[in-house]
Amino acid sequence: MKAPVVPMALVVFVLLLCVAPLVVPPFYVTLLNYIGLYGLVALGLLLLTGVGGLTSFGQAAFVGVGAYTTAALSTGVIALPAALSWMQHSPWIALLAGLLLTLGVAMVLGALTLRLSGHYLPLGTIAWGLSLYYLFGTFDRLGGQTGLSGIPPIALFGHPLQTANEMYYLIWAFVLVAALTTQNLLDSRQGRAIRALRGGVVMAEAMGVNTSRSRMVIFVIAALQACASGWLYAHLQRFVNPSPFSLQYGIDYLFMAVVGGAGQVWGALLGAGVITVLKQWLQDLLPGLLGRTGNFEMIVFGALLILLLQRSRTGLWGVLTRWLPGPKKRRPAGARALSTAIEPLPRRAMLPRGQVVLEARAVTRRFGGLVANNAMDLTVHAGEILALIGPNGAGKSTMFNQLSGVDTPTSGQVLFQGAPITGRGSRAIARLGLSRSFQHVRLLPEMSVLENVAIGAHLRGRRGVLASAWRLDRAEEARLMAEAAHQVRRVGLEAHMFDDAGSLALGQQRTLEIARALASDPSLLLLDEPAAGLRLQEKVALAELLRKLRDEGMAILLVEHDMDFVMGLVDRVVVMDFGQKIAEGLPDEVQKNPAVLEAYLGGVDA
Ligand SMILES: Nc1ncnc2c1ncn2[C@@H]1O[C@H](COP(=O)(O)OP(=O)(O)OP(=O)(O)O)[C@@H](O)[C@H]1O
Repeated sequence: MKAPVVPMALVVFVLLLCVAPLVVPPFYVTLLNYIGLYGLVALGLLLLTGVGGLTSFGQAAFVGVGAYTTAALSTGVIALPAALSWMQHSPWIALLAGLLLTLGVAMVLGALTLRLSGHYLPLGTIAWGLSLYYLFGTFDRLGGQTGLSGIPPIALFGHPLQTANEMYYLIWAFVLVAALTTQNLLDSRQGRAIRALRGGVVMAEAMGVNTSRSRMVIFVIAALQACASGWLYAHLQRFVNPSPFSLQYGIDYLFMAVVGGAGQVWGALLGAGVITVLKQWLQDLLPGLLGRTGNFEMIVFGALLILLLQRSRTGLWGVLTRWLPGPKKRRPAGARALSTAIEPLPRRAMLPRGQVVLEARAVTRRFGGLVANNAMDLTVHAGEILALIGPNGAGKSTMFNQLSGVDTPTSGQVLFQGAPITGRGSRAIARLGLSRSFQHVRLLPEMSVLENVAIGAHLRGRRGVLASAWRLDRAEEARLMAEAAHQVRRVGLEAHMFDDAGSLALGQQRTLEIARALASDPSLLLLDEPAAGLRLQEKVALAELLRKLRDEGMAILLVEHDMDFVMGLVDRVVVMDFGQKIAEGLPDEVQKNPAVLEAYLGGVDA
C-alpha cells in the first residue's frame, strides 16, 4: 500500500508550531495556548455545525464538564470510595472519567435534542448549555461561583507540566490529533454519511445512511473534544470557576467555527486564531483610541463579524484559499488509488429474468381528504423497464415514495422479492436492493461528483468511525472510490469526476443521481424523471445505459413525462390519473388507449 501523502503546508505548519515557543515572548505562548484550547472546541463544531448542519450554542458546557471533572477528582474535593482511591489525584484518570461522563451526558442530551429540527435545535442547545452552566456554580463542593483552585499540573513521563511553555506542546498535540482525525473522518465513508446530512434526511436514508446515528456520532465527537479542551484548560489555569463555560463562550466557539470556514478543518483553527487574537488586540487598542474603558471590543468585534459573514459565506479559509496558489479543492484520499488496480466490491447476484422484484397491492395513500394513490396495483420484473406515466399531479411521485419507504401507505401492501416491506423505512429497503433517484435532485453541491456517487455505495462498506478517523479503512475506501468512479464513467460523467456536483447542468445532475443509485448495486432502480433537462444526445446515452442494465437483469421502474423517451425504451407502461391506474400494457397499446388519451388531453385542456 502507498504511504499517505503529507501535504507540504502541514509539515511547515507543524514545524512552525514546534519552534514557536522557543522564539516568541511568553505572552504569545499563552495566546497560542488559548488558540489551541478554543481550536479544539471549534474543530468539534466544524463537524457538528459546519459539516453536519446542526447548530449548537452549548459547547462551552461540555468544556465545563471536562474542566470540573478533573478539578473535582484531582483536587480530591469529591472523594472516591477507598477501593477507587488510586484514581484520585491523577489528571490522566480524571481525563478518562471526564470523557466517559461527557459521553453519557452527550448521549442523553443528544437523544433529547437532536430530534428537534429548524430553530428548535439551537434553542435546545441553549437550554441545556444554560442548565449545565448554572449547575457548575450551584454545588458548594465545586466551589460555587468562586470555583476550585489548587488543581495539580499534568505529569508527562513523571515530569509535571508547570508552565505555559510546557503545556503548549501537550495542547497542540491534542489539537493536531483532533484536526488530523477529523480530516480523515471527513475523507471516508463515515464522513460522507455525515456530510449527507446536509442533503436532507430523505436522500441520506434512501442511500442507506442511518441519519440518527450520524447526528449522534458528530454530537458526541464534538462534546468529547470540548471536554478534552476543558481538561487542558483546568490544568493550564490550575483553577476553574463557571464563567468560561457560559453561553457567551458557546456563542464565541460557534463564531470561530463559522468565521474560520464552515466545513473546513483548518478553517476552524484559523477561526479560533483570528477571533482570539482580534479580541485581544481590540481590547488593548480601543480604550487607548477612545480614551475610556469599556467593552468596546465586543461592539467592534460584532460589527466585523457581520461584515465578514456578509462578504464571505465560506469564511476566512475560503478567502485565504482563493488567494493562495495551488489546487483549490482537495481530492478525496481514496481517489488517489483510482489509477491502481483494485479488487472490485462484491456484486449482488441478479435475479432470474422475469421474476417479480417489486409488487404493490392495493396501495392507497391519503393526504387528509385527497387520495393521492388509490388502490394501486403494480408489478416490476427482473430484466424489465416499466414506466409509470400520467398527467401532472396524477400521484406518480407519491407512489414512488410508498414503494421506496420514504412514505407509508394508508392501506395496501408492498412486497420486495416476495417479502412485505410496507412501512419498513427507506434505509432498510435500500439494504434489500432498491435504489432511487429523486424528482427534485438531492445532491451535495459542494462535494465532488465522485464523492456524491460514493454516498450511494454506503451500504457496501463496513468500517466504522474510529477506523475511519485513524485511516484503518483505506483498503475499503479505495474499493468504494473505485466503484464510484466506475459508475461515474458508466453514466458518461468522467470528465466531471472531480468537479463540484453543484457546477453541473441540471440534466447532468440527474445523471449523477443515477450513478449514485447504481453505486449501491441495486436489483431494482426507481428513477423519477431521469430524462428531464437532458439534451438529445444525453437522452440517447441514458436510454442505452438503461437498456444495458435491463439486459443485465436489473428491474427498472421510471416516472417520466418525455413520451418519446419512454415509448422507445420501456417494456410496459402503467398509466395513472387522479391517483388511480387507468391503463397498463405495451407502449403501443397504451398510446392508443382512449382513457389514456382522454387523461392527457384533459390534462392539456386544464
Ligand atoms: N405530502 C403531501 N401532502 C399533501 N398532498 C400531497 C403530498 N404529496 C403529494 N400530495 C398531493 O398528491 C397529489 C399527487 O402528487 P404527486 O407529486 O404524487 O403527483 P405526480 O404524478 O408525481 O405529479 P408530477 O408529475 O407533477 O410530479 C397532488 O395533488 C399533490 O398535491
